[in-house]
Amino acid sequence: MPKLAAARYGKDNIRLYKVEKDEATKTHTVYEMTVCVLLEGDIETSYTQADNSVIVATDSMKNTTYIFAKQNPVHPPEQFASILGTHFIEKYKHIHTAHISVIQHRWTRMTIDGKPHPHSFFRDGQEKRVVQADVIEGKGIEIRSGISDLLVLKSTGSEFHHFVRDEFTTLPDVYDRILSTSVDAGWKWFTFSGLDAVKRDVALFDETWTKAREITFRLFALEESPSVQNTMYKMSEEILAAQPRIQTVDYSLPNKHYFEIDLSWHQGLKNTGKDAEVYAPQSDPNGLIKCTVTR
Ligand SMILES: O=c1[nH]c(=O)c2[nH]c(=O)[nH]c2[nH]1
Repeated sequence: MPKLAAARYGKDNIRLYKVEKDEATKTHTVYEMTVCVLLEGDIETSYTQADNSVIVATDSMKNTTYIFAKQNPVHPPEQFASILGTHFIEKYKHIHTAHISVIQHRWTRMTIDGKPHPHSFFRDGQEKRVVQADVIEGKGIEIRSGISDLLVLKSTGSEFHHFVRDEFTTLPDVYDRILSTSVDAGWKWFTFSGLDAVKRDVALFDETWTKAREITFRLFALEESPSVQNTMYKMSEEILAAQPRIQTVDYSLPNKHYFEIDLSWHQGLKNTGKDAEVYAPQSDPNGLIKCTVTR
């Protein structure tokens, strides 16, 4: 006899933009985000018996997201996700968990003639600020904040040697290589008891995002990296030390390879080892190194 083992449903890719207008200074601040709402609860009969009476339409979830964005601050995204998720479990008695994901896209203020422009912005990269908030009835709010798609490269200061060498190995030991990755990093907060607890700590979210980003940049740049594994572990350690309210830090880093090109076949041109200048960036395959570091 088949049985529904797990179920959640909702609206994905809810795109929204909000402008905050400071009338005194005539300065606008803009936010663009992509929201996903997924609900869980006593919804089994909608799957097993075509009982739509337990379904809050995904269209209504989209409407609710727009209305809540109008009536509440959308920044920081941790708070907005918590406000929205709490609404769903409080409004609908048969809904017990709301999973809210927010992806915040970058709009960075332009500088014109040396001055920040009041209403013009540009997209300075594909990096996103991400939040997953799970609002769970009787438990609280679990939040993972993070950074994704932050593309970085260093042209030296990275090594990789003394790894397993056997009959499957062709990679030579390398003492100076290019290191490039697209940073996907996250930090999980100790569970918040509810929306009031999230609101009390609201200042921590921007502060910790800034610190985590700064630590990622600083260690990436300054470390003589012996491996992606060790560098990401050190980043995680520093983020844990910087913010006591975090229980775990995770990184997922693709190793985007840049291959040397031997051009010696052309008039003895030297382009390998210490003479390497022109490389071939590889789109695939790539290494993929992940870790979660806890206290
Ligand atoms: O930093 C690295 N870690 C690895 O596990 C690995 N494997 C590999 O081929 N190159 C690298 N680089």
